[in-house]
Amino acid sequence: MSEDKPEQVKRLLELRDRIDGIDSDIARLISERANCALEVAEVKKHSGEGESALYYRPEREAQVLRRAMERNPGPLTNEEMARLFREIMSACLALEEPVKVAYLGPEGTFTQQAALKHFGHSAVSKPLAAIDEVFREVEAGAVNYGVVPVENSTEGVVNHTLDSFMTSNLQVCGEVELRIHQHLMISDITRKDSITRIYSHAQSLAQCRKWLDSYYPNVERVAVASNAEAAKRVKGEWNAAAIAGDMAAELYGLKILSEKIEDRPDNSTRFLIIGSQAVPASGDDKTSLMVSMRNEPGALHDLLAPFQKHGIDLTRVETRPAQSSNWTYVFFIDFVGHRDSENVAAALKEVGAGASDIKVLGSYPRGVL
Ligand SMILES: C=C(O[C@@H]1C=C(C(=O)O)C=C[C@H]1O)C(=O)O
Repeated sequence: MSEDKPEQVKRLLELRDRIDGIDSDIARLISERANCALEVAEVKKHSGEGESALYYRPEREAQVLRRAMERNPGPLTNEEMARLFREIMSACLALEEPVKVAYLGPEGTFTQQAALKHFGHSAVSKPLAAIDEVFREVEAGAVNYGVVPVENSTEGVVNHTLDSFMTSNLQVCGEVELRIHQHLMISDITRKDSITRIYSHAQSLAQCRKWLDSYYPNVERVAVASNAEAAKRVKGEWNAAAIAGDMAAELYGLKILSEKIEDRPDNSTRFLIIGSQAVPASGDDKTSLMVSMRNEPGALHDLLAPFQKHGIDLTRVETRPAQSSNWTYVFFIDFVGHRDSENVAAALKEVGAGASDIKVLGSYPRGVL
């Protein structure tokens, strides 16, 4: 029951009138923006590319989001402001043509959350069962892009993703980072004092290792294919719980027993957007590179020296065994800068001269959201 005094009632009505007026301005402006996007589509269609025209432009989207943050007058946070613009752009792009995205499923995984964060909710998304299936689906042209996890701040690199690049010609078109919160969840039929088994993906179990050691030291930890799969299993077992994220809890109607149980509060995962398009510079970009070096003294030094010489910031260096022969290695290197910029091009040329094989996996906008 409202107990507002007459002057409060009056003030409330005034404010709500103002909000109604602002909303109709926003609606008109969003429609105007959507019409502009439709015209952009026409221009793209007649640009010579015809039906294969690329409507989605990662570098342009990154610039729009960065600008939304830079000019944000508050009181909304920059992230909230960018998120709103993310959805407006997603809806505008869907008028041109909805972007089709495959992700490492099933529904309810963190990868799905990353896909929605990156492309917005108007994208058409398709869950696939394994990382190499996501690569294949994009290669076959059945979808425009794929989303796969590549590294976690607690558990390190996702080997399947790096290894897939060894046999694929796909490009990295973008990156997205997601804060990962893990929750312990149960179903209606779970007897919470009789839990003998906890299901989750191996990465998630590892991210909650200390918490599990303290609170469920004698409970069996069962690694399954995904967190969503873990959530699904708990629905039919009275003595089991699952560790998964919000989306899985919601999707499978589970109850969260303990929230945010990850050992490190800054636990986050980085995902890559893979596609077949080379992305132009956005003004703040990263490049991913795959290099094989001859197995000889000083190889690693020769590989890294050009980056230092040209003042390029490395953000990650990973080593994986080459698939071609035993005891030879492939390096995965991420650095700040776009392949088209002078210092990056010069460094790549020098690295290439000393390498037995070099492949630029892509230059792409640094993750904004
Ligand atoms: C409108 C365009 O196309 C798409 C939609 C965008 C938007 O709504 O701002 C931005 C980039 C593209 O993904 C464009 O290229 O400018």
